[in-house]
Amino acid sequence: MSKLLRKPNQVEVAPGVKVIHEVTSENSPLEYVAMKVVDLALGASYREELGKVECCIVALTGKINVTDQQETFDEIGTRESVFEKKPTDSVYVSNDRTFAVEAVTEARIILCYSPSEKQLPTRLIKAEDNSIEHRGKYNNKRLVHNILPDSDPSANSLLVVEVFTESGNWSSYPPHKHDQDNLPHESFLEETYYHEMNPRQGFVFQRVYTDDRSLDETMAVENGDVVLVPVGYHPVAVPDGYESYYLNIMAGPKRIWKFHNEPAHEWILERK
Ligand SMILES: O=C(O)C[C@@H](O)[C@H](O)C(=O)CO
Repeated sequence: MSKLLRKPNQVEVAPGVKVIHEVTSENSPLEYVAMKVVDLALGASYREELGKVECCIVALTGKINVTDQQETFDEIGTRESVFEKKPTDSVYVSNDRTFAVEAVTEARIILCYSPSEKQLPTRLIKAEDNSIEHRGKYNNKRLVHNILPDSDPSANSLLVVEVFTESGNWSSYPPHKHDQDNLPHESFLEETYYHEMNPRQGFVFQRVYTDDRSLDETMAVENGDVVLVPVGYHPVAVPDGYESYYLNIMAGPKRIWKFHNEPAHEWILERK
């Protein structure tokens, strides 16, 4: 199996708390992005002291209470399935704080991390704060919920976005990359993809590759898998009959999403 593809686990770390994914700088090639996917049974709680990382807590499904021990946000989260295709609530918590999440219903949360030194205010990012975009045409159509885009100064490094790709369509396409710290042309951002499919037995293909093909991995990705994108282009292809959802976490030395399309395929964007 590719080193860039992670399958879900079920590691019970406390009663009713299961860690499904844990990507860290120790167990992955990533330095700027880390993440956890955590399942909480009704009434279960998860607590974490952050240290020198900032965290965006995404209420992926279910309802949760979140506190940073100063502010508390009750009953956040808007959906039972991501395929309701409505935005959800998230909470940004800065480095050197402690947060706790309590499940009001059974819930799945995604914890998005990046190294951070400068404290910023804790912030509830409400579902209605997400900007919504419909991108692409022909077989390149996708719906985007921007949770933490680079236009929102709430975080030091983190960028978080949700993308829905229709059946038989492609996204992160034409292939683009952001692996050179060469602004204004391109920014360096690592990225993770947390994938779900509807119906859940579906799969998608994701290719991660560089110009010189020293990295060139094409993965069959299933429901609940995570794909790591340390560098390179990273298009996603969705088979007929299945819808795709993914949550992207990006971070790098500068908090700007400036991507570079692979020139050979840029004509895709120019079609009338
Ligand atoms: O518009 C899309 O197809 C989504 C991608 O831009 C995705 O968020 C990504 O690749 C970010 O670099």
